[in-house]
Amino acid sequence: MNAPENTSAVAISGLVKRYGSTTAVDGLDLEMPRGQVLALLGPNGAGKTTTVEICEGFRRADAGTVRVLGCDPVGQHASLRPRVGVMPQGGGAYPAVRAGEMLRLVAACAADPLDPNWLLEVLGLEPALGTPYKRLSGGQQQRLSLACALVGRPELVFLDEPTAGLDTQSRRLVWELLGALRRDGVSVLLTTHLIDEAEALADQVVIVDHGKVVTRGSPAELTADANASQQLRFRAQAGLNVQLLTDALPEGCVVLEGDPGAYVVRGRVDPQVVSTVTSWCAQQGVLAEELRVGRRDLEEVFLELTGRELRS
Ligand SMILES: Nc1ncnc2c1ncn2[C@@H]1O[C@H](COP(=O)(O)OP(=O)(O)OP(=O)(O)O)[C@@H](O)[C@H]1O
Repeated sequence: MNAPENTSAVAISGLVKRYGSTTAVDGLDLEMPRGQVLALLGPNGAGKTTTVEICEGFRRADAGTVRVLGCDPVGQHASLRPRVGVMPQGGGAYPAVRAGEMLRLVAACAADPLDPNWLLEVLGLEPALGTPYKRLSGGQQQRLSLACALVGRPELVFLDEPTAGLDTQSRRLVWELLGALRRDGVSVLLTTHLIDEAEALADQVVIVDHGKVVTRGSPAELTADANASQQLRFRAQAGLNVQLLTDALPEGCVVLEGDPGAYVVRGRVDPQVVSTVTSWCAQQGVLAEELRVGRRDLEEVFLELTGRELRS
């Protein structure tokens, strides 16, 4: 029996999953309204895939409740299957099946499928129609897997790192397709450790680390900062004395060196701050390059909250 239409696309409460002594998901709560794109953003090992696999009904939770379109993903798996599209990490298919055949096969199982030819065209897979799965490039396999997840016209799609390993052009194709899905009201839960992907696609970003939600909000909400809505970034020789530079700046400004030679000034950045930074660097005989004043990005939000880099 289907749950009422007004239920959330995904509702997770107190989710816990352990693998032996490893707690992969540690009391995670999440609410995803229908028609939204939600990105689970976190570094490797944060618990994203485990969370998604539990939502897909492929794994059982140790504790907590999960509802997908109002249904229990394990107990009501059969009724959810036609309503939910799944793109697992790494994909997979019978090695000899041809790309076009595979998509048509999956489409034939759906009551009201999308046109497979349209999907193949949109995802740039037409040249690979007759190619056996095992001979497709990694990027083609990835896009075919996405096409298979979408061809049944699902209400909700789970995409585990949908653009991992794709080149820039293919990534753009996937982003455009996901944008079209959103406009059509399809709910999308995706995992990623790519900041720009979360920023470009998601209505709501949930940052996870060590199996817990660290923070959540729209990309704009997460990157807004009541005290300092702007930051100054610049590059210069590595190892500058950031404490000395901080001392030269107005109170409330602090200078950090992230990657060697990549500096960020946090605080209220005004023209005086920019001028002080460049002249202080000049006094050290150092050229400050690539100066950029802008909002902080999600990577910095993550770094602030966890002390860790997102990319690993
Ligand atoms: N089948 C398994 N058996 C044992 N440990 C596992 C298993 N699957 C995941 N883990 C561990 O659980 C933790 C969370 O893994 P998970 O794959 O859910 O994270 P993730 O955020 O999806 O990472 P990635 O971005 O690398 O896919 C990690 O420490 C991982 O090593």
